[in-house]
Amino acid sequence: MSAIEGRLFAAGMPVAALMEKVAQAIFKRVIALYPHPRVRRIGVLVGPGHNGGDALVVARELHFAGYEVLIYRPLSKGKELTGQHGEYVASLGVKFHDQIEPLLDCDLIVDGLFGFGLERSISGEIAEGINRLNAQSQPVISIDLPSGLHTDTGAVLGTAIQANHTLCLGLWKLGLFQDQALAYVGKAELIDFDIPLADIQAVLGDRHPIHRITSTVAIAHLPLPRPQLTHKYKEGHLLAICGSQRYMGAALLCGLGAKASGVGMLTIAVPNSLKPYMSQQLADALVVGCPETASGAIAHLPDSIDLSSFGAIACGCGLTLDGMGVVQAVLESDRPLILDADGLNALAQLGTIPTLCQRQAFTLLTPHPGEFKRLFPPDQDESEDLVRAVRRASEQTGAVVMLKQARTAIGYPDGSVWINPESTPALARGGSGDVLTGLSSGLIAQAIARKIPVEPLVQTAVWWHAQAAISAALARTELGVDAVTLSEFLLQVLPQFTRSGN
Ligand SMILES: NC(=O)C1=CN([C@@H]2O[C@H](COP(=O)(O)OP(=O)(O)OC[C@H]3O[C@@H](n4cnc5c(N)ncnc54)[C@H](O)[C@@H]3O)[C@@H](O)[C@H]2O)[C@@H](O)CC1
Ligand SMILES: Nc1ncnc2c1ncn2[C@@H]1O[C@H](COP(=O)(O)OP(=O)(O)O)[C@@H](O)[C@H]1O
Ligand SMILES: [K+]
Repeated sequence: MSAIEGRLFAAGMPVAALMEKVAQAIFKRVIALYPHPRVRRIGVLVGPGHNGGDALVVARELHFAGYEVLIYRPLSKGKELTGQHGEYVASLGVKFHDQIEPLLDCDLIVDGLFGFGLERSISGEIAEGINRLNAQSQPVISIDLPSGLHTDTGAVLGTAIQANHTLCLGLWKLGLFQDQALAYVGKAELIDFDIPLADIQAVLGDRHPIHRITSTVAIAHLPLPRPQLTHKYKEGHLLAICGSQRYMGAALLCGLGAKASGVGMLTIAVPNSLKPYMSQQLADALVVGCPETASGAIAHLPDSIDLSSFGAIACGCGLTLDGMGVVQAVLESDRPLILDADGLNALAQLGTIPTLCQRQAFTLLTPHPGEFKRLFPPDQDESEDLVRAVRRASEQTGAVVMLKQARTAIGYPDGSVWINPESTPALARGGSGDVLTGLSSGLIAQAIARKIPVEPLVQTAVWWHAQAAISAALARTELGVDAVTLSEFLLQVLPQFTRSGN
């Protein structure tokens, strides 16, 4: 961002003019969110850099709009432009304080302490001020990012403002989408200030991009509408290898997720003793019983199964490590493969990178952070954030890596990363991941049958899963989204997004 900004200034855009433009846009958003006189007293936190400069311009406009404005400016020295704005705002009679206390009873706080220029941990009186403010209950709007967060990693440097709204300027800052920033960011919005595309490309062009998954992108890749002239095998044939006597439910949940994907044919391979249960629960799947180990895991696939007849294979939900033989068999096959849970644990034991480097076909790994660390032990660089780690994992293995967390990130072998910015903690519940594995695999099988690109369907699956959970949580609260319910909402939620329902 600072390199892009530098190009605008070098091209002749005056720094002060850009600050004015950006801050006017922030001001408009602040008064739309908190109109006068519903809100009367606004406290503005002003730092020494241009984040503070933005905040002072906003403070000036709020003053003229009739709000009572109080300023907290803990550091009197700062950048020249920020200092000039400070002088003018003070000349208007707005009161400046170097202590936070006078601002504590404001109706709203606007945070312009630090933006992307934060270069070391916040400590001392400023840290104490932020902590005092965080203990209060009034809403906080942060300019660019909550002061104290690292722009890229989202790490808290010392302490950080807990915002209700973050008005991110110009381009999305990666830190806002990292799990460790979630408790600080609140609702994030982008404030556009017309950065020329050529300048963005000049700076980011040869780097690997990071994208947000949007509804538009996710829907565009759904295998919809179906052609009139089709039949079940043309709409994908998925083999899901899952379950054990110990984890029967995982197999069912994977099956329910696959069923919701609309896949043409679903075959589920489970240990023999699970066959009656699965057949009863999932009338629309073809259930295949497999020879089982003494512990009730799949010992191997029956001879009747010909892997080459399936478009894609999902393997791992509820398998246990006793089912490791079957994981090895599917890894050696030439079929597109989705590995989850014990499929991933088995892969880690076999050696993640050498094993995957042998594979030619598409592979998707869907680890949660614990499984991810087993698959890809952290390297020396302990500061590496999970978004960068997911990119490295995908580049090293050639697999697509879906790191499941509060804000799931998908790494692709070309270095691009897609982050799902909207989800709900209602998903923090056993079985949510099994449903997602089934859903992703069913979509992938359909893409393969249709001969459309497979990779984007991983984004679609993550988005669909999260939207179903959001919709289920609205209907039933965050406590009401068990995995079976989630799979039912997968079936219900799409028509809200696709106008025609097909
Ligand atoms: N120049 C402009 O007109 C524009 C400004 N923008 C704003 O400018 C911000 C970036 O401005 P700056 O580069 O000035 O950076 P910041 O305003 O984020 O802060 C940098 C200042 O804080 C000091 N500092 C850093 N860490 C500190 C710490 N831990 N304790 C105490 N002081 C510390 C630095 O010495 C420097 O003076 C963006 O976040 C954004 O808000 C952008 O919106 C784009 C347009
Ligand atoms: N706090 C959260 N916010 C949003 N999604 C979450 C949160 N916690 C977990 N999830 C999602 O729930 C799912 C959990 O999957 P996983 O850990 O594999 O569980 P299980 O194996 O029990 O199904 C993932 O899709 C993950 O992204
Ligand atoms: K800020």
